[in-house]
Amino acid sequence: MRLHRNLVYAVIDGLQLIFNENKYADKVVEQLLKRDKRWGARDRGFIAETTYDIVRWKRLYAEIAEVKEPFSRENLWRIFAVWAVLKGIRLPDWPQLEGTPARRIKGHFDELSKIRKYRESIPDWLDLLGEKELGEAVWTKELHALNQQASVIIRVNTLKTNKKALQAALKEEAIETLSIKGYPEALELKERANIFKTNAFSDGLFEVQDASSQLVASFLGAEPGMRIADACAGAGGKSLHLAAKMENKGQIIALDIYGNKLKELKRRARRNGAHNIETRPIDSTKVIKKLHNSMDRVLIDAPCSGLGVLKRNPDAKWKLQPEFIENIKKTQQDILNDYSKMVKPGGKMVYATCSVLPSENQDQVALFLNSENGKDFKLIKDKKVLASTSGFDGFYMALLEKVS
Ligand SMILES: C[S@@+](CC[C@H](N)C(=O)[O-])C[C@H]1O[C@@H](n2cnc3c(N)ncnc32)[C@H](O)[C@@H]1O
Repeated sequence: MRLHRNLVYAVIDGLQLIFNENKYADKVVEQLLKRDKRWGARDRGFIAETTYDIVRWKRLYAEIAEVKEPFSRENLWRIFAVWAVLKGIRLPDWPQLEGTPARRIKGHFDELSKIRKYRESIPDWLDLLGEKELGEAVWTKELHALNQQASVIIRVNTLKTNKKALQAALKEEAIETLSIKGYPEALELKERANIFKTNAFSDGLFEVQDASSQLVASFLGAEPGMRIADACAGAGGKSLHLAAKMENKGQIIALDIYGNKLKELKRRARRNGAHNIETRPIDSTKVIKKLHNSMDRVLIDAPCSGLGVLKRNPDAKWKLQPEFIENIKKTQQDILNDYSKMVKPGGKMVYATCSVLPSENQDQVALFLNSENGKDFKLIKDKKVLASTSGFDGFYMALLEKVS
């Protein structure tokens, strides 16, 4: 691979914003890619993948480069040089890369690779937390899996098409896909591509949705004609799947505390041809009260640490704080307590997170079942999806039934 100056400058600028100014990697990359209209798919791929790679391996690379935060521009170049040397890329004779000690870098890498927190590039506190919650053997495997780049998975929108027809439509647009065993509506892209630019996407034939998250709608047992509340709907990834499972029959009430996310959900619903979703921002306790005891199904896709989706969001390793996880656990318990009241007697509820920590998952369910409101519920089953065993995102879901 030959390095191109403009592209590398873009990466360095991006890292400056992400590491030193605490900006979100996805937003930064989106902006960087708008910088030069002449950049083709390869150039854009280089910028996005290199930036994400360096974000993912920040601790390891910084240690090898012997630099500390906040990084100066010179530090960022040293980190970049580590990335390039470890990738086996021949360094051009640019002044910023002069005197890069390639052998020393490789030696350092071999030494640090013996220590998990460096090898897997993770803050001490998070490494300790993962080990405490999952045990050493499982955490070591899981962390390794969470550091692999995620493949692009889409969900066929069965309101508009079927898997075969979608595969053919995407092939027409030079995008090849593979079915995934055990995930009936999922397709995996053979190669990364900007699928948002395809006609198939504009026509609402699919949504990008990880395979693990595609398990939720069936787990909830969504069926045509039901009344379902999606209590933490966000921009609606799962509401849209529920609408497809329900064949647009019945009602979905999509709730969230952020109205702007629900606006995006509405846009997506129009594109998907999903007509049975009503959005309601939770701007007072009355919104939930009005729905007490009225829902066949309630989905709580709770806010969480996001530790199960580090593959797609490596930035979270550096942005997460221990206090955030403690606070979010309180929110999860409040949400379970308040929103479970929407389930009607005999109805069911799924509590789900994209975390792999038992303290956000099964422990929360156990705590709820022991609470005053939880006494009306029984646990039917739960599913702990690890990235290391599934190959997709880490995820948790528990199905509970309101017995009285
Ligand atoms: C895991 S995300 C939801 C993702 C979404 N269900 C999807 O499939 O695309 C969690 C959502 O919970 C919302 N949220 C946070 N606190 C909440 C609360 N107290 N009540 C309802 N929603 C909340 C967040 O705004 C966020 O959209």
